[in-house]
Amino acid sequence: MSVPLAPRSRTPLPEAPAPAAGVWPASTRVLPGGDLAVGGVPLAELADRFGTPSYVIDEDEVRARARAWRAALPTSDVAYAGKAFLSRAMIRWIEEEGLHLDVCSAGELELAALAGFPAERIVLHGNAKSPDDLRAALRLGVGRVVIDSTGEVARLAALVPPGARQRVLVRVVPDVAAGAHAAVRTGVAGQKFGLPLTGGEAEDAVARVLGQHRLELTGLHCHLGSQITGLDPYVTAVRRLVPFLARLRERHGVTFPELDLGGGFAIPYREGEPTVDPRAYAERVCGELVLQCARFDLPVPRLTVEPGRWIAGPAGVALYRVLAVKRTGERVFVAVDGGMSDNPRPALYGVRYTVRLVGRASGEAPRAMTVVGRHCEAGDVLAEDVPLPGDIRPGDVLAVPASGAYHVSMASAYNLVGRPPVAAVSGGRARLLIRRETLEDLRSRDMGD
Ligand SMILES: Cc1ncc(COP(=O)(O)O)c(C=O)c1O
Ligand SMILES: N[C@@H](CCCC[NH3+])C(=O)O
Repeated sequence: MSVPLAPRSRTPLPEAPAPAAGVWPASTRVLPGGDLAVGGVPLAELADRFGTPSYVIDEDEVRARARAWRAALPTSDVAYAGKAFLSRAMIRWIEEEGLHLDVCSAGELELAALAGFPAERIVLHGNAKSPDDLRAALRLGVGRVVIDSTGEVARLAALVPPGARQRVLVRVVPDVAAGAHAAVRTGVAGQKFGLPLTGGEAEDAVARVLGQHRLELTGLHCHLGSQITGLDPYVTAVRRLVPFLARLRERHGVTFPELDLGGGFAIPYREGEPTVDPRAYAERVCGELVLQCARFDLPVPRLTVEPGRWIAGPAGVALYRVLAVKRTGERVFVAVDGGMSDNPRPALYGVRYTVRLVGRASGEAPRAMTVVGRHCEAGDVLAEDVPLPGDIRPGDVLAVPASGAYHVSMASAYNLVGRPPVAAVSGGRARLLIRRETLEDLRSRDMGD
């Protein structure tokens, strides 16, 4: 059942609330008439031009966020985790801002090569790298391959051409539980990534790498998890990793020039939610690293961090058009033209988002509504109990901020809806980075027999 249109309000419209800082790109402005502009471009105009659902990414926000990490850690390497969002333009921005790049497949790696990203600044991850992944890494000359299992050591070494040496890190598990959801906690035992510090697996892998003359071990890697809201887990990891480095020196006579502590830095999806400040990270985590190295009389390794979400997330806004409004009992469902195919995160991790009507002002008081997608699952919910104006109606455009990470990169073709386009905005102009996946794209994969 559709909700009848609300009568037009005759009283002056109340001023639209300011978009919450940190949740929306810093360039976001409220326009007269109720729309929002991001990067100087009205969102409703973008919805008309590129269609819906679509994703908007603020180039200047991405660049500013990349610079924030670089400025906080001037003597470290900052590797953007491409799994959060990757396109050739994004790779170029990251390259121009002086970052490194973390990839986890031949696909991500080939895109980076196509965009001209220097291979030396690339680190390849993966708990199950295919022969194609490893061959692509060696062919393109990636800077580091992160060993994730003991068996991988000989497998990689066997592919390195005679006379060459591949630099590698060994991924270890410091047994630190951190991250917003069990599915993204990778710093603990009992999950698939890395090699536990306790129990001998990590040391065994280190010994195997040291025994391979075609591999050069430059250090350790660990990644605790994702959407980590505080710094304590990183400090604890350092307190466990440095004694392990001291043990490796004692038993194998080696010290390493590098240490990669991964990413995982939280962003706010709703007003008031916590984030991680790169300067605070530099002070506390780098401070702890210096302290622990001094304690064990070890040289301080060059640090790498791998922020993904923190750089891309707050730069992105998803745009949807309302297709139907339905009241059932006490609940109002607002159904839009996207859903779990472009944003599986609420279904996977129970994430709660901010939603805002754009393109027009409304004088109606807000009420709690549930924004749902168009897919064939009752769990296809984008945002539960979000305040939206009572006169919300089909044709309205809804904007969802903090959508720049792990939406487009995790999008699927469920129900053959087609993945949405991505447009970049900057300085009042918009351009298409990734076009919409068309029905023809989808149909052409079906061989017909
Ligand atoms: C090895 C590695 N590094 C970096 C990241 C980036 O994480 P985030 O986007 O939470 O910063 C991930 C994903 O969690 C990862 O697996
Ligand atoms: N995909 C997750 C994060 C996992 C990070 C990848 N290692 C998310 O959307 O929050």
